[in-house]
Amino acid sequence: MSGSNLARVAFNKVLEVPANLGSRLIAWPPVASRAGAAYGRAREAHKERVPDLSPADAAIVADLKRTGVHITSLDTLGLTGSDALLDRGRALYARYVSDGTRDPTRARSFQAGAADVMANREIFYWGLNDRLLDIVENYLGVPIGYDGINIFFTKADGRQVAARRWHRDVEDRHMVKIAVYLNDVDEGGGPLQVLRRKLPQHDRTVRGKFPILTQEELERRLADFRIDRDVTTCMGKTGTVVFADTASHYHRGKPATTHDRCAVYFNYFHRVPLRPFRCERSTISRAQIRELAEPLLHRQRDCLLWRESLPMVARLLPPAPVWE
Ligand SMILES: O=C(O)CCC(=O)C(=O)O
Ligand SMILES: [Fe+2]
Repeated sequence: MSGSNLARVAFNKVLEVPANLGSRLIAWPPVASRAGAAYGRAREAHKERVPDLSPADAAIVADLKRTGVHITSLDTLGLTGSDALLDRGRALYARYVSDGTRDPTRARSFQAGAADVMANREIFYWGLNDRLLDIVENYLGVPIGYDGINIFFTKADGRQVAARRWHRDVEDRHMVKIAVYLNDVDEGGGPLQVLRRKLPQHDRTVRGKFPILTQEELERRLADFRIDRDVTTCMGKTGTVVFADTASHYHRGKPATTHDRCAVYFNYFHRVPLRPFRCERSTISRAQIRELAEPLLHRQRDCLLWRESLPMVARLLPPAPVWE
C-alpha cells in the first residue's frame, strides 16, 4: 500500500468513529427495542396506504419476499427515461474505459464521483419513477427514502475486496437496491450474487456490525453450501435490472475475472432508516441533493429529502465516509 493510500485509510478510519459508535448504540438492547417498536408502529400505520401494483409489479415484490431478488430488464419494465439512462450511462462507461488507459486511478475499480453524477442527473432521476417507488414501498411496507445512486465501474482483476466480499448493507433492516447493468454481465463479468439462505446467527451483529466474509469464509459457515441452490447469480445483457434486498440478505459483486463491469445501483430504505449514519453513500453533497430535489413533485421530493423525516437526535452523527 502506498503512503498516500495508508494516510487515506487512516483518515477514513477516524471519520468512521462516530458511525461505529452509532452502530454500537443502536445494537444496545434498550435502544434496539425502542427503535424496533417505532418501526413496528410505522409499518402498522402504513398498512392501508401502500400503493396498488399491477400483477407484473406485484410479482417483483413476491420474488423479493421469497428469495430476496428479482431479475428483469429495462425493456420489460418499460419505464419512461430508460433510454436516457442507458445512453448517459453507456457514454460514461465508454469514457471511463478510455480514461483507464491514461489515468492510473481509473485503471482499477471505482465509483463515479459527484461531478459525473450531477452532470448525468437523468440517471439519478430514473430511480424516482413512480412505479419503482410503488414497488419499493410495497415491499418495505413503510414510507420510503431514496438514497440516490452509485455508478460502479468494476475492473476484471479478480480481487475479493470491498463490495466483492459477502456482506449485508447496514443502512437499514430492509432495503431495496435496484441494479441496472450497462454492459453484458456473465459469470466472469462481476454479477451481483445474493445468498438465499440465512447464515446461522445472521441477525447477530458483532460490535454493531455484520461480519464481512470471503467466499471461503462463507463456505466454512455454511457447511452444506451449494452454489446452485443457495445463491442467485444475477447475469444478463445490457439493460438487465435486478431488484434485491441487500440489507436482509448477504450478497456481493462476484469478483470480475473476464470482463470489466459498469452498473448503476439505485438505493432505497425506510424514510427513517435504522442507521442514518451509514447512509448517504452516493458521493454527492447535501447541497447537491437539495439542488436535485428542487424541480421535483411532492412524493419524489419527500423520498429524496428523507433526512428531514429523521428525529433531531438521529441527525447528529455524521455519515461514515464512502470508501470506494
Ligand atoms: O458491485 C456489486 O455488484 C455489489 C454492490 C453492493 O454490494 C452494494 O451496492 O451494496
Ligand atoms: Fe452491498
